[in-house]
Amino acid sequence: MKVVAIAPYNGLKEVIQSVKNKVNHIEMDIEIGDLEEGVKRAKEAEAKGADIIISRGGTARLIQKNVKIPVIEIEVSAYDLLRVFTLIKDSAEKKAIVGFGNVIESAKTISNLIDMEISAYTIEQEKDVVPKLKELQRNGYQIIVGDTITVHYAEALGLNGLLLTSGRESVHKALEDAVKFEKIYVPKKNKQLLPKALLDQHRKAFLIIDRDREIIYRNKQAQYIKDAINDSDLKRWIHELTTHKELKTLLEYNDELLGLEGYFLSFDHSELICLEITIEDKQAFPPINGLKIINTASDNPLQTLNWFTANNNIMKDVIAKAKTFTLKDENVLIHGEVGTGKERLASLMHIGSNRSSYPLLVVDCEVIESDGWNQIFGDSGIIFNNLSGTVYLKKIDKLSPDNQKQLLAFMERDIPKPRFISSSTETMEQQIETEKFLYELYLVLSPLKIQIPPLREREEDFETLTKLFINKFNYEYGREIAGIRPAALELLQKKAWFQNIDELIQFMKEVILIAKGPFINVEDVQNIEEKHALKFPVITDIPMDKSLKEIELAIIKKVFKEENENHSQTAKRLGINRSTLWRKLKDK
Ligand SMILES: Nc1ncnc2c1ncn2[C@@H]1O[C@H](COP(=O)(O)OP(=O)(O)OP(=O)(O)O)[C@@H](O)[C@H]1O
Repeated sequence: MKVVAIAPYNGLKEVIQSVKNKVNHIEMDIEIGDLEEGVKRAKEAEAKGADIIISRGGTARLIQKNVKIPVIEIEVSAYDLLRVFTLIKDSAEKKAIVGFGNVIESAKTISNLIDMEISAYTIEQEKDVVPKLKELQRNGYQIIVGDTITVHYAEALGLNGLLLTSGRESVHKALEDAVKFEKIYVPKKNKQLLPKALLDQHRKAFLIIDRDREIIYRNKQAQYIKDAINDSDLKRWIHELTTHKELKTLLEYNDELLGLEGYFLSFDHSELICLEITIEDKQAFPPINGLKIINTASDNPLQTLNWFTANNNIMKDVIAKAKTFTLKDENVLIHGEVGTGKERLASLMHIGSNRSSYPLLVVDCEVIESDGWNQIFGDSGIIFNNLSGTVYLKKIDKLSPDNQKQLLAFMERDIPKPRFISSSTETMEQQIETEKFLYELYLVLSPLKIQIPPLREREEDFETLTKLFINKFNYEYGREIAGIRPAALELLQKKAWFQNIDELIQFMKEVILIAKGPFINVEDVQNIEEKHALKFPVITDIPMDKSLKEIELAIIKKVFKEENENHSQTAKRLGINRSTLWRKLKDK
């Protein structure tokens, strides 16, 4: 235990020093400081970890108001009174003692016993000292006995102040009180500090929030991530908890994903919210190739209305269908060529659903590797933090057989699940027929189906889409294109667009960057078409009616010839290594 004594006057320091060694088990520092100075010393001592302060009179009372640790007062003993009374007993001047509480009672008893005339006055508060002294002065009193404050004012008024000093007995008693106190107080204090130490050293971050979104407690770990939590997130989470009594979601921080769980706590007749954030697991959630987490939650209600418009009838039906599916909870399979807008549709369906306050996990089944897959769907994978959200399985037709089995096993578990929206570019029925895709998995993933038409079949939508992209690139590149000439639009409508909207976006970007006038005209479009034709030359002398192996060989031979039969250059251009090239040429 660390005891610090604050002596309001030097003499007391000396007494404490000499008594200290007589009291066993006490370790103590002694400082000098009267009133405000004493408070300053006490606060410093508290900050350095003192357990108990010992002081005296007005200084002790002032310290107790300013520190949270206990203050033991060196009381005025009968001996102290006797000593000072003995000193003034024979003086002819009118004497009074002014003090707090039972000092005055003891003073009366002792003055009676020694037959000394002294008036005794109790005061309740310090502000009463000066009026009382003035009154005594008016009544002819000249000697005033009291503590530091009283004596200080008495002297200021021109009276004789006599300080009630504390002798060895009083100091001894105070030190013994401190030792007794230690036995009760320190273990209790440590017990109280234990939960705090535990929470501060916990690897999880804890935040306690009241209903007004005021954070009333955060442990040490939570300090590190305080920037990751904003008021609108808090608002959303509290709303979630209030409606569903449960909250499990993901929090993005410094490109890491942290699992977040929320629950209610009852405390002192009110309900508080505890947010528990699993920081130590961030190693378990390193960036995963093929996984994208989109936090779609937003306070902006317009976001949910951002459905795109279409003039093409098939596309109109697609959008109408998607809108109805949005409100359902069954899984959806979207089929369409590359770049037709499947992901965009999936994210709109998520945003419009009542799962929108949770993230949309986008898993690219073509890119994801088995490690990454396990981190998402494994035993304590990321998926378990997003059971209330949506998972978009991009290119589900490209999912490896092993991962298909694992996904099916997950789907068959009797647990709450996120909503799955999947997309495919291949016809799934064909994939099942050729045993490339599990039929059972297909069934669970596709109770609802959407088929997006390719762009070339959406002639009516070109005008809107091109205008949309003109606007986008004007904004991005500071151009001032006002529109597209009908003949140029017609040219666009005739192209095959194998990469669909993705390709149109790229094309429009290039046209907008080269267009000279305010309107995109035919020459602008042709310019870009020619540029593309040069980049991707059409190989004319390829035997398209032959087998794939023969077509491949024809291409290899053509490139080989163009590269003057240089093996290295040919292999580099074809993106294969030299031994493969050599083998393929040898096999001919
Ligand atoms: N109606 C639309 N209006 C504007 N942009 C669109 C529209 N539909 C799709 N896009 C844009 O076209 C691009 C391709 O869309 P998206 O990525 O959704 O296609 P996808 O079919 O999922 O592609 P993939 O086959 O590669 O998975 C994106 O940049 C998307 O924002």
